Amino acid sequence: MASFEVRGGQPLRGEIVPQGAKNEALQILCAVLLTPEPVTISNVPDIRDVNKLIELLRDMGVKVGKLGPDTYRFEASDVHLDYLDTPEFVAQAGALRGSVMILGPMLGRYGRCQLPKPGGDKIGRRPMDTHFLGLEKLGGQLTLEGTDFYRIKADGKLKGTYMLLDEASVTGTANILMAAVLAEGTTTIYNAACEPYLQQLCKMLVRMGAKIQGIGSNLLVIEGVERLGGTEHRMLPDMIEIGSFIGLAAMTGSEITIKDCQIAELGLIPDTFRKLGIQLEFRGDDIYIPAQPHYEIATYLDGSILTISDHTWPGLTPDLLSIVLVVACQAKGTVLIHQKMFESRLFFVDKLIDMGAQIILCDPHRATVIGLDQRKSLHGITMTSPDIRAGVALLIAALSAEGTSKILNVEQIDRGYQNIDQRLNAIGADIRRAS
Ligand SMILES: CC(=O)N[C@H]1[C@@H](OP(=O)(O)OP(=O)(O)OC[C@H]2O[C@@H](n3ccc(=O)[nH]c3=O)[C@H](O)[C@@H]2O)O[C@H](CO)[C@@H](O)[C@@H]1O
Ligand SMILES: C=C(OP(=O)(O)O)C(=O)O
Repeated sequence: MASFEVRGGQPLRGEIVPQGAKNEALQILCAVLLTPEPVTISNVPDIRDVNKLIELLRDMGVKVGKLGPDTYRFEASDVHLDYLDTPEFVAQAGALRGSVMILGPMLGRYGRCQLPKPGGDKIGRRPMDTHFLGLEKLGGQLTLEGTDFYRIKADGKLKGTYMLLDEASVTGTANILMAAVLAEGTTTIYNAACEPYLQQLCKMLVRMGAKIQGIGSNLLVIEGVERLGGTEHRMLPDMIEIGSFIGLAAMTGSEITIKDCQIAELGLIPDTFRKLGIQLEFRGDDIYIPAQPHYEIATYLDGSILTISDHTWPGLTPDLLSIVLVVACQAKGTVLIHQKMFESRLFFVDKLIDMGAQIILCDPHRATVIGLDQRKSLHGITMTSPDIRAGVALLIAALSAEGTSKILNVEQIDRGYQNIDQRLNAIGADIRRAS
């Protein structure tokens, strides 16, 4: 188990470039299975989950060429369907959440796929029902083996239809969309998720020859085509990493410029941090955060306590709430953090409380944070990273704290943040990795 030893209390200073988006990468990589022609993808983040998915595709027979540090060429002209029956496949696919998105493309192109329950963060129930309800509507027949192995197949081509999703599931929408682009006739997906990850996937599919209307909305209309061709695609910067750096700058009193953020794609993220009193300046496409000794949480107009909660896009992504929560620990004022989607994502606040933060965990979904206004520093402790975003929230807390902290299980952080220790050390952090 790798760990970080973090000496905190030092402000950071400088410029940082966000990596390509993790959750977009996982969708885009699965989409290469839809065509026998070459697909070139750039700004691919060098992170554990993405590297594992690339390895899985390679083992499935996809030809993978690395053209540059963040650019790959994929060619799925000879996919080995038999590989899906091997224990190696089961182990690989079960090790990350993103593997779930091979279902749609494989069903659409080859008429069958199978998958163990996917991995990913243990942050509460993560049902797959929406994926299969949608794929079944297109003609897929699902067989369950126990509760954690799924087989889906179709007799002949999938058939387009109307569907109203029970939840706007991000990976579920991606799966159904990737199956529908090769189905016969028109598929309408209402209550579709529309995160930038999905918008990017739609744009890529259109470049490959798919016919999709309603991109960016919750109503997608897809007219199936016979085949898709190759394309080139560049990943957006990771909006969760950008949010994490904004939070890091505020909590450590650092002056940081986050480069090339594609600000127009960030939705409510900048304004959410502004509600915590954090000053942000847009300089072209960079976000400049000045060193701020204090920041004050806004109240509602009537003076009542602010709530920050997650929502499906264009609401605030749940993946940033742990960061918002940790940053509030050193703000002036009080905020209620309400994590609506996942029920096990807030338990990490126990560690922040051990470090000296003032937090009341009201129930598994809600925590009230009473900010310390930098009157008292957090102090370093030894802690374990429970999930990717809580892990980074703890890293931010450790960088702001007096003394030394040790964070165990940083493989969780490595799932989604590229060389985070080296990149933060380059702007003045003191993080030592031990493996
Ligand atoms: C690899 C990947 O892309 N992972 C992301 C993806 O996971 P993933 O696609 O697995 O998450 P889903 O969108 O399916 O659902 C997330 C959770 O929210 C619940 N839910 C979802 C929609 C809804 O309208 N109401 C509702 O309650 C679901 O039951 C589930 O518990 O989207 C999540 C929600 O943005 C993010 O946290 C994950 O980082
Ligand atoms: C929950 C997350 O990832 P995953 O879906 O891969 O577990 C995340 O990126 O915050």
